[in-house]
Amino acid sequence: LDKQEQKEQTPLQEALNQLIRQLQRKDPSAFFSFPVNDLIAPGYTLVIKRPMDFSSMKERVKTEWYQSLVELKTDFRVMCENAMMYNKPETIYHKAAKKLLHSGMKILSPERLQSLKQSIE
Ligand SMILES: COc1ccc(C(=O)NC2CCC2)cc1-c1cc(C(C)=O)n2cccnc12
Repeated sequence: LDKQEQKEQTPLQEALNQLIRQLQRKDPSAFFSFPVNDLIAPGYTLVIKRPMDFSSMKERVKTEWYQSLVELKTDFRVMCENAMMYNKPETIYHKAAKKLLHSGMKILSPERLQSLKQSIE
């Protein structure tokens, strides 16, 4: 789309994309960049009822699915918890998810979201 047709980002969309960028920096192996599929993780779609990944979060920002900052936090937590459920504790994916959840909860802390919210209003 040329500049004219590109839709302007709302302040909420900008804030959400900024948060996703900060969160993705904590996933250097890009294990969470795209949906997990049954080829790389056998039986995944049978076990995990609510798949989530960063590309799906970005799609939700673009389509204005998210109506608030805290909804991103819910999806982020689901994404990490999925990985900690499907993958056994000794795997690189379980460990990466645990670490990502911990650092992500700081980025998405109530104080951080509150101050971001005020800057949007
Ligand atoms: C988008 O998902 C992925 C993308 C790339 C990789 C990957 O680079 N794996 C290589 C590191 C050892 C093989 C792994 C994954 C991956 C994420 C996950 C998650 C998040 O559960 N996963 C689980 C079992 C097997 N592979 C994965």
